[in-house]
Amino acid sequence: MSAANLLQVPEEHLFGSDNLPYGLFSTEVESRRRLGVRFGDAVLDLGGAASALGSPHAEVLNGDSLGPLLASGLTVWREVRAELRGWLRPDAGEEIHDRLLPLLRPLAEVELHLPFEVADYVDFYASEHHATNVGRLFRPDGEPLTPNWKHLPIGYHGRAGTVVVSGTDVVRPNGQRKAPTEEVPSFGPSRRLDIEAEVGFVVGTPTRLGQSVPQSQFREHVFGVCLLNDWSARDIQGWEYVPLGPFLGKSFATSVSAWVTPLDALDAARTSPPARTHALLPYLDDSGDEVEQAGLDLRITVTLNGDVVAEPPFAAMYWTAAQQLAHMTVNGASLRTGDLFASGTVSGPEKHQRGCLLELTWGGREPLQLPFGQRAFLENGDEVTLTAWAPAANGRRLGLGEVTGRIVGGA
Ligand SMILES: O=C(O)/C=C/C(=O)CC(=O)CC(=O)O
Ligand SMILES: [Ca+2]
Ligand SMILES: [Mg+2]
Repeated sequence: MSAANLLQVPEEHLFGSDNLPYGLFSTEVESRRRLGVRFGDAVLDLGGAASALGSPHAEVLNGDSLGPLLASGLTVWREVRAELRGWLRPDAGEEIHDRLLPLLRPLAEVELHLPFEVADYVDFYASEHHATNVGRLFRPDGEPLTPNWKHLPIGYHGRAGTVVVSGTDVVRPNGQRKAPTEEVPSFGPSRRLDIEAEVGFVVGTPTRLGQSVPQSQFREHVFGVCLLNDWSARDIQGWEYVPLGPFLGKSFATSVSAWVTPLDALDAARTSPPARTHALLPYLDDSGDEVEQAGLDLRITVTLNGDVVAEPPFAAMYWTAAQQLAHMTVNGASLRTGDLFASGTVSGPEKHQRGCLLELTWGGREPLQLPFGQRAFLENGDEVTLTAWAPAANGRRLGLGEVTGRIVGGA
């Protein structure tokens, strides 16, 4: 494809000018990592474009991480996005487009990297359907939902250092496994390796210790979203998680998409979360105007070795990201630029809307019959990809960057 064509992106393209997610790229000939914006099937060198076109934000955009842009706050996020949209408009003018053309790289020619340094990583448990199914599977003798579930967004602190970018191989973890029917644990590679289809939220603006972030200030602090796969070893998890929650069963790898979609691209996807069945404490109450439509209509597709195995609807999530951020900071815990918090497994009410194999195969008892064979949990060589789209202006759609990973055998 000629360079000139890279700027001609049809309006219906999933990565058109309504979208413009940010990433970090290098090429074979230019190994320095640079910020890029995905436009159609190409990446625009953002720092290069900002310098060439005299952007006041060139300094923030010329580094080797998304960090400085994340830290610069909502006003700058919006100014940069507005500049970009102006430059990429078909009628922006020949002079601007002539300067952009040499700064576009076809996607096929770039290597994508983790776009920001992950500060802290928190994972929630916000799908009522997922929590109910997992409760039934893990605690068949109890109530599926714990008594606190409808009163606070349950979460745990994960391991920031093992968050990896899409495309990174995932090594099957070793650990202690003990099925309920076994007397004692054994050690070895996980036999129940699973996925969790989730959406991650990337924090930009930090806070001080002692400060909390009300739901109404969500947009000031959260820059954007990525797709996230919270790989989970169910046998390790099932044995270790009482009483402190997930530990080694989930800390070996968490994959995120290489593209971070700014929240401003998702305005047309905003939607109301499900009706609340329990009164909420004021800091979590989302019945007021200020925080309405804090849900997001993102339609996720999960493929295993190229075959669709699930279509989880993010709009069905009970707790919103604004409630999660309010809860995470209500005790005064501070935020850092680069904090990542994930929604929890996205599952809808229907069977094919379940966001993990544990639920899809009902604890492994009902394996999926797929064209390449049957699967209860993941085998070495299996590749899982999450994609998603969201409604955009004028009935169009925009895409979230995919997150993919392949399982390889451990040591
Ligand atoms: O013990 C349980 O009920 C299950 C806990 C999890 O699987 C934690 C988790 O990652 C939650 C999620 O992704 O929704
Ligand atoms: Ca999870
Ligand atoms: Mg994980």
